[in-house]
Amino acid sequence: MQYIDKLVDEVRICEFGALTHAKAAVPEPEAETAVPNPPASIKSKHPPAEDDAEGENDEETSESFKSTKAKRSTPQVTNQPVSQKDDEDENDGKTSKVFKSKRAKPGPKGQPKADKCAHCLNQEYFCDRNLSSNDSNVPCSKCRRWNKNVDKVWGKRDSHPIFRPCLSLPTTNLKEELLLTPRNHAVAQSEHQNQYKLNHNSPRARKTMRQQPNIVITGTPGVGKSTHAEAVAARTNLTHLTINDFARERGCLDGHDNRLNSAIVDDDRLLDALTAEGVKEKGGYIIDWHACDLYPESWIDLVVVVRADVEVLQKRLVGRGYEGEKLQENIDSEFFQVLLEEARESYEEEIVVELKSDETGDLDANVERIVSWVETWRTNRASENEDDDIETGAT
Ligand SMILES: Nc1ncnc2c1ncn2[C@@H]1O[C@H](COP(=O)(O)OP(=O)(O)OP(=O)(O)O)[C@@H](O)[C@H]1O
Repeated sequence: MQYIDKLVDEVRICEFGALTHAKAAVPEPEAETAVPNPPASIKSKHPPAEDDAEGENDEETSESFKSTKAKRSTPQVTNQPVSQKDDEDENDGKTSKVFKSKRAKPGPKGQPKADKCAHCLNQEYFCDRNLSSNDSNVPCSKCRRWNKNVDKVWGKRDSHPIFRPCLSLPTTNLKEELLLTPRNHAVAQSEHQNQYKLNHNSPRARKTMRQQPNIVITGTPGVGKSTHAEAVAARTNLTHLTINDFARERGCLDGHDNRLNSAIVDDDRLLDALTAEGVKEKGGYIIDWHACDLYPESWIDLVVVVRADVEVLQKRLVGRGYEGEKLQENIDSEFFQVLLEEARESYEEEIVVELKSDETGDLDANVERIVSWVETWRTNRASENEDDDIETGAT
C-alpha cells in the first residue's frame, strides 16, 4: 500500500531488479473491438510487402532496432529521433550507435528543470518533480501517461480520486479511495482480449528463417517471468534465456548502480552476444528479462507481458527483501504499466499479449496458452516448409 504514498514520484529504472524509465510517449489504447484473424499457416499470412521488408532477402537491413531508451536508470528519458534510429539500423543488424549508450547510465546533467509541468500545476497530487524538459509547457511524462491511462484503468476520469482534487480538495482519505476503487476493471477487460488473442490468433504472420519461435517474457520484477519461462521451456523444449545470467556470463555488464544495487547491462554487448548465440536465425528461445524494447522486431515472434496486482507484487518483492526506493519504483512501474506500454510501443500489437499472474491458477492457464501457441507456430512452420519444398521441387 505504500506505493500510493509516492505515486507522485518519477518512475525511474532499476536494472536487474527494478524497473525502468518513464516513457515519453504512450500508445493509444488497444482497439477494444479488434478481432484476430483465424488461424492460418505462416505463409498464408505473409503479405508480400512485409516479406520483402522483413524476410530473409534483406536480412538485417530492415530490422528495427528499438533500443532507443537506453538510459534505463535515469529519471530523464532521451528519445532517439526516428530518422537517426533508421539510419543506424541499416548497419546490418550489428549493434547500431543507438546501442552505444548503456542502460542505467546517468543522464544529462546540468540542465535546469522546471519544477512542475503546465499540467502538474493543477495536479498537485501527482506532479512530476523530475521533468525531462526544462519547458514547463511540455507535460511531463507522468502526466502524459496518466492522461492516457486514467480513463482506461479507472473507467472514468471524473471517478479517479487523484483527478478529483483538481475540482475540489478530497474530503476522504486519498489512500483509502485508491485502494477501494476497482482499478482493475478495465485491465480485466483487456486481459480477456489478450487471452483470446493468444488462443485464437495465428502465430506470427511473418516469414522467417527460424524453425523455432522466439518468445519474450517481460514484466516488472517479481510478476513471475521466470516462473512462466521455466514452465513453458519444460513443456516445449525451448531454451529459457535469463538475460540477467546471460549478460553476466557473456561479459555484457557495465558497472553497478549503487543506488539500486543492480548491475548495469550494456545493450550493445548484449545484442552482440545474442546475435553470436544465433537467437535470430536459430530461434527457440524464451527471453526472460524486464526490458523488452531492445530486440529487433524480426527476432521476436511473441511478447508476453506478465502482470500482477500491485498488492500481490508488493508482497512478493518484500518477501525477496526489496525495500525503499527499489521497492517503490517497481511497484510504481507495475501500477503505471510501464512494461506493457513499452512492449506495445516496440512490437506489432498482434504479437503482444498481457497475462495476469496473481495466483497459481493464473500461472497454469497462462502456461497452457503459451504452450498451445508454440505448438501452433510449429505446425504452421512445418506447413510452410512443405509448401516451400513443393515450390522448389524438392522431394
Ligand atoms: N501466478 C503466480 N502465483 C503465485 N506465485 C507466483 C506466480 N507467479 C510467480 N509467483 C511467485 O512470485 C515470485 C517471483 O516470481 P519470478 O521469480 O518468476 O518473477 P520474475 O518476474 O522472474 O522476477 P525477476 O524479474 O526479478 O527475475 C516467485 O516466488 C514465484 O513463485
